Amino acid sequence: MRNLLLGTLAFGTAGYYYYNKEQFTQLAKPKLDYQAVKSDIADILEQQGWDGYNHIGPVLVRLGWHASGTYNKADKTGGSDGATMRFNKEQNDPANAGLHHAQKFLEPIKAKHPGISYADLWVLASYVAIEEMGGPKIDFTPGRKDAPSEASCPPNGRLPDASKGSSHIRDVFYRMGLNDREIVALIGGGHGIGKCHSDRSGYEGPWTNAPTTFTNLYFKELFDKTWTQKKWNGPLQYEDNTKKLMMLPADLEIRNDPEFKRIALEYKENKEAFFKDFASAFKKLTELGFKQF
Ligand code: HEM
Repeated sequence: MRNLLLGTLAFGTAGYYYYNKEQFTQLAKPKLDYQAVKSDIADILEQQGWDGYNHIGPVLVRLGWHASGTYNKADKTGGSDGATMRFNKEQNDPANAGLHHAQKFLEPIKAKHPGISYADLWVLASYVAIEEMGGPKIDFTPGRKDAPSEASCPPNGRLPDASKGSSHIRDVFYRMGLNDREIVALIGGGHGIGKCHSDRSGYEGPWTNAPTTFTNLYFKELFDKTWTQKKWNGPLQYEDNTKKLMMLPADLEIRNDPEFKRIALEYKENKEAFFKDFASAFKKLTELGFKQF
């Protein structure tokens, strides 16, 4: 009788658990407080000694972009889901030189909030960096998962080559499923902040005099300055008359290609349109390959 009673009790408890699994799981795994993660990211953006301007916002934006820009619409490989740049194969793609620094800066955030995937963390960090540097607020949709092994890495060589022209730029971005307007908004926003490093890409210098402020200054510099070939031992790049600012050959394509130019001139005159288009293009870019969609 006693055994029967115990058995009924155990069965009943298991049944109760089974039928209320959802609630139990929710109790066991509290919802991530994304607001807290965001504010912790904002707190680490200033890093003494980093890049001469003590701010890691630009390199975090580059991490979010390079994690996403490997997407291939045709076979749905690559993209931000998976955070495959954690693995040597993708980390060693020359295009990703220096991005291990960005990953490392985010480790304390991952340690404090272990429930967030690296894939979500990298994208969220790029959004926080953009917003904190004065750029548009981008709504974050979580749900990316981390790939278990290097086997999920996309092939290297999918990111754009700065020495090439507009047809290469279109090939790369069209492969992701992005259009001319999105290309111009993304490059203008991305290169309005940060700088090139000769020990990473081979190129050197910032595009604007405000590398930690998100603005449409890139377009103003591109059209209002005269860009001449820099005389040095490095790869072909261009400099302004102060010799302090730079443009990559790929940047000058935004001025030289008629369709890119038309869009870029619009963004030069209309900061609001640029911010709005950048925000939606960056959200789209960072959700490429996101299996939820
Ligand atoms: C044709 C397309 C593009 C090419 C060829 C290109 C190329 C480059 C190169 C060569 C660098 C220098 C890296 C270094 O030496 O540290 C760089 C930096 C950067 N790029 Fe791009 N890029 C492109 C598009 C984009 C896009 C779409 C974004 C983001 C929306 C972006 C964001 C950045 C940022 C933020 C940096 C500065 C990183 C730092 O300061 O550490 N780029 N890019």
